Amino acid sequence: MTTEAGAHEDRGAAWAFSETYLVEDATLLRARERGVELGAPTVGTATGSLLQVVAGALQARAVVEIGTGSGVVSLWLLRGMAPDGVLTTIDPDVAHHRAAKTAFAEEGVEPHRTRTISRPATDVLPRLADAAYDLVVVTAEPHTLAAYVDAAVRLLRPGGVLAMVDSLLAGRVVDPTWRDHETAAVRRVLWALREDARLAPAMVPVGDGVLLAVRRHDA
Ligand SMILES: C[S@@+](CC[C@H](N)C(=O)[O-])C[C@H]1O[C@@H](n2cnc3c(N)ncnc32)[C@H](O)[C@@H]1O
Repeated sequence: MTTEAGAHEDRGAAWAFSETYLVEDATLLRARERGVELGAPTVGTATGSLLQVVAGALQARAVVEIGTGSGVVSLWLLRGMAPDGVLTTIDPDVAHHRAAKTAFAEEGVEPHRTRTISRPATDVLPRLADAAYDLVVVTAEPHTLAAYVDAAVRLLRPGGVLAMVDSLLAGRVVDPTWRDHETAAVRRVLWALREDARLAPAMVPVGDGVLLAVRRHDA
């Protein structure tokens, strides 16, 4: 697409720029390093800062995160949420929760603002209240997305937002030659979300793809 006389739009470079536009501070960097040591990959600043903006725009006070890891996404969410907001973050791996709690302490997050539940999300989500949450963020392994979407939509108040990171699998989803189980599973979720009358989705091409979907007021 030519935007000016002779100018040529390079979307790849724009995508790359979005990952360098913001630099992680020491707390985020240390949380990322712990995540690498634990084998819990995390998101870049483009995805993290987008989630912070969404949490801030919602003035989110009640947020659920599926897949705590070392707490990098948790930190971005807490920074965007209302000062008295509570993050409920779910991960069956207690070592990940130990690392995330270290990050929360370094950030100076007051203990009552985080609730870590060390169980599989499928055990926890049914126990959470309907329409009680402003934001549900899915960062667990992409092939498990389908298991969480219906539960996540039930948790959202009208106007609340579902956010799924890794929803383009770094481009695999849009490449038809990729037919593995995980890629096919993510594609199915994306198509289902697009047809879900309860949601108004948007695909944001930052990081490995972030799908945002707002819970409609009229459905
Ligand atoms: C990609 S990592 C999360 C990264 C983290 N949100 C971050 O960006 O800092 C995926 C996480 O999902 C967790 N996980 C795996 N199975 C899960 C399940 N059934 N319910 C919740 N979390 C799960 C893993 O233990 C891992 O910490």
